[in-house]
Amino acid sequence: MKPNFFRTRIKFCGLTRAGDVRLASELGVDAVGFVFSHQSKRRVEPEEARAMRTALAPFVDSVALFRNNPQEEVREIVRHVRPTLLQFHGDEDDSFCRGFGVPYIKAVAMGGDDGQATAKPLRARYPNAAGFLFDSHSPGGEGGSGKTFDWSRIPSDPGKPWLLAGGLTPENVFDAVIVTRPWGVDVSSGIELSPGLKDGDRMRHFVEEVRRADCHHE
Ligand SMILES: O=C(O)c1ccccc1N[C@@H]1O[C@H](COP(=O)(O)O)[C@@H](O)[C@H]1O
Repeated sequence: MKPNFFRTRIKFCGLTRAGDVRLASELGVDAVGFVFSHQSKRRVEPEEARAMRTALAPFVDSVALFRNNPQEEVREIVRHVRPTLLQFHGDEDDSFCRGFGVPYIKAVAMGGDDGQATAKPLRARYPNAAGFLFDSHSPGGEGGSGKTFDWSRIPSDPGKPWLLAGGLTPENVFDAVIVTRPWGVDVSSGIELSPGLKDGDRMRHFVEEVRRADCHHE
């Protein structure tokens, strides 16, 4: 059998405790996310995110997540927290997203009946994005809902690395990876005890299931 060297990237999002950041690093996740959306139950203050960042092991990315935050606030958080990647979930356009001197990924709303779900020229709209993240919220809605969406709506060739998000859990992530073969997966609710508080056993189980899918050959 041909060996498969591909490794699905894993991002844990909405962390609020340094202990969860440490465990995520030990489990070998690729990135952790800190949420700065004002409506989120997982929002952290820049000072808290900066402290958690120091708990990260080398080679683990820190991602700052925004949803229609004012430009000056994003700038200030970038200066203070020094994330390696930005993630935008709102109506931000390419010129806004690229204006902070840090690579960014753009979340694409896959919920609702809006046309954003079909393979519109995402590349043309976000030429400077490092990648896309397909999430279950409807356009204008808040993310981190724990809901899945119809994976068959993912554009067949987004042209950049892309992450699958929305309602992923240790119980469904094996199938999700096998069916969609994403560059990476992003999870928040599915590994939680309550918003912002992660469950160590579920974190570990999630990583195991992604690795099991990576080793699975049809
Ligand atoms: O986590 C949040 O509170 C959040 C708030 C605003 C925008 C996005 C948010 N989280 C992102 O939503 C997806 C899916 O989360 P879930 O696993 O369904 O809970 C993920 O990309 C989070 O980063």
